[in-house]
Amino acid sequence: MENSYQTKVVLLACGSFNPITNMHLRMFELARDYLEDTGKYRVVKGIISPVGDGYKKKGLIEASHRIEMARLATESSDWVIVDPWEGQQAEWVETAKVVRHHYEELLAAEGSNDEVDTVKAGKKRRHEDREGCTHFHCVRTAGPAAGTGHRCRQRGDSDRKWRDVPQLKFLCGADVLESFGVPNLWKSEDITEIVGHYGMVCITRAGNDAWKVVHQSDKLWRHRKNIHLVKEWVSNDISATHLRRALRRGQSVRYLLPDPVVHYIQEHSLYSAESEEKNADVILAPLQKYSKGCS
Ligand SMILES: Nc1ncnc2c1ncn2[C@@H]1O[C@H](COP(=O)(O)OP(=O)(O)OP(=O)(O)O)[C@@H](O)[C@H]1O
Ligand SMILES: NC(=O)c1ccc[n+]([C@@H]2O[C@H](COP(=O)(O)O)[C@@H](O)[C@H]2O)c1
Ligand SMILES: [Zn+2]
Repeated sequence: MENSYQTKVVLLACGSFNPITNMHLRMFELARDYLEDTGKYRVVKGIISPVGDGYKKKGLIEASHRIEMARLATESSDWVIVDPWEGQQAEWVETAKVVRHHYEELLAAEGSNDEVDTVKAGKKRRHEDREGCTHFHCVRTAGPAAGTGHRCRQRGDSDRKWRDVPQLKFLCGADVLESFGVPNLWKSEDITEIVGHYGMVCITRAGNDAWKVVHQSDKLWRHRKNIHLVKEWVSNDISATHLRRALRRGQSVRYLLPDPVVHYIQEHSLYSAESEEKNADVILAPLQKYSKGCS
């Protein structure tokens, strides 16, 4: 039931989706149920953003295939879409930048009309007439919007003009939360921006103790009110790694991912011993970038 005090939320999941699995889709359903059960939120859209080829993860097949599989997988959903923007970039894009990009899209949609409330809006993306927003500066100590007067829905600004812009929250599994602590993988200010400014919804995953991760990190603990930890009671450890292994061995992967995706994989003969060797001797883009000390 709609309630004017509820905050609209858009969920954004970034990852390899190599290939997309049923668990990736379940993450969205679990997160929506959790947020809506609080009575405070109404989840209006979910966005899947497959990472670009520049990420250089071992076994990562071409973004065009991963995007298409995600598109096929979301065809049956009336609220989750796939957005190809990140996957189409020539270079790897830091996740904080991807989140910013999508928030700007929400603001642009709000600037033109309120179509953001529908999945159609995501499919019919706007690239013109952007209403510039420097909201991400407000997590920094200096910058044009650091002072007062900057209006930003993410900060809960109740101004009428901003009331209808949904909040954007980063959706991930507990392994991604845990990866925040891996040296040279994430920039500290990016974590602050994602968690402190936007907020995240994190789904538990076998082998990862999300509560412990938050407890043991001073930064995450400080932002704990912005981190929604969702317990998956029917634990389901489907992983894309497991699927790729089964596919290499000619085993069935049916019912672990949507049928149209299974057909697409067969049709294009994706995932072989050879594809698993892609990027085998290349360093993951963020590690390459941050261990050089450049950011
Ligand atoms: N079984 C799962 N439970 C909870 N979260 C999951 C699960 N599988 C994937 N995720 C989450 O989905 C997002 C995208 O994950 P990713 O594409 O890396 O899938 P993956 O199954 O972990 O793949 P890989 O095995 O190649 O690492 C991440 O936030 C990840 O934590
Ligand atoms: N510093 C960063 O912004 C950073 C570091 C590592 C992974 N990531 C993102 O997290 C996701 C992780 O995906 P995988 O679990 O498939 O490796 C990807 O979308 C990747 O771009 C971001
Ligand atoms: Zn993963």
